[in-house]
Amino acid sequence: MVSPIGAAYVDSLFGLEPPTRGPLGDEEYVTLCSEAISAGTDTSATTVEWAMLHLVMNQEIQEKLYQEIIDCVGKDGEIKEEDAEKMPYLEAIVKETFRRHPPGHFLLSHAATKDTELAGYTIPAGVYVEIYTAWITEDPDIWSDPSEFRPERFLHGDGVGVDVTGTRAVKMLPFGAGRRICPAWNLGILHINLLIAKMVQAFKWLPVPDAPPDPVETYAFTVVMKNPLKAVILPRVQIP
Ligand code: HEM
Repeated sequence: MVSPIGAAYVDSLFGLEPPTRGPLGDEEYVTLCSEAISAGTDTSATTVEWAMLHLVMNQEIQEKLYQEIIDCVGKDGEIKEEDAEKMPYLEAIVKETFRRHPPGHFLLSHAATKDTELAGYTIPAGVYVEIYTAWITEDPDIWSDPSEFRPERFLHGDGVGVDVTGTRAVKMLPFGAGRRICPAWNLGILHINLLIAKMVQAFKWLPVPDAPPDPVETYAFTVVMKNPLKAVILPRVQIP
């Protein structure tokens, strides 16, 4: 899809004139655009791949999601943004994916601008603070059976009421929290929801015979599958 003239992200930068200085320069346009691309593509793609791994390995979860999709839009209906918002099981699957596989195990480096007290620690001005997000979601004092992939926990379990932005309580931090939270967290979730819903509406995803998906992780820009996901995909129209 092509944006109408004037509606692209880069167009919104052309009109910017921060109060203390003039318009942005060419290098800043390039940096801001490449930052949005690099921060937004790997993170979302990794999340979709991990979610699909669990849907391939757990056919029951996939069928439950498929039922939710066809109850909402039918077998051939187009899934739009407002439909994805009416699918609580899809939301639970995506949240459980962020909990079990936060795309970045660390947030970006943060530094205190002045001497600060944080959770009983003194952070001197200028010192970097690194936040290991996976530690929070692996903690058995916060999550029951943390290594288990169980979307239902967000419908009636220890995930009820937990949000991904850490505003109510910090039980997961896939996008960070507070002032420097990912500025596109809701766009990222929307893309992931729509992609997964469309992929499951159109195809049934099955393990490759004798070669089930391998959930081993490795560190790249995000935490990815060491052996990329392979699956057999059957068009749903061919399934009686
Ligand atoms: C699954 C999707 C995504 C995840 C998990 C994610 C995660 C994150 C995290 C953890 C941070 C650092 C927050 C911190 O250090 O406190 C961040 C920052 C950022 N993200 Fe995302 N992100 C996602 C999608 C996107 C998308 C779609 C875009 C742009 C279109 C984007 C643009 C950015 C930018 C520009 C920053 C830096 C913000 C700053 O410097 O204050 N992200 N993201």
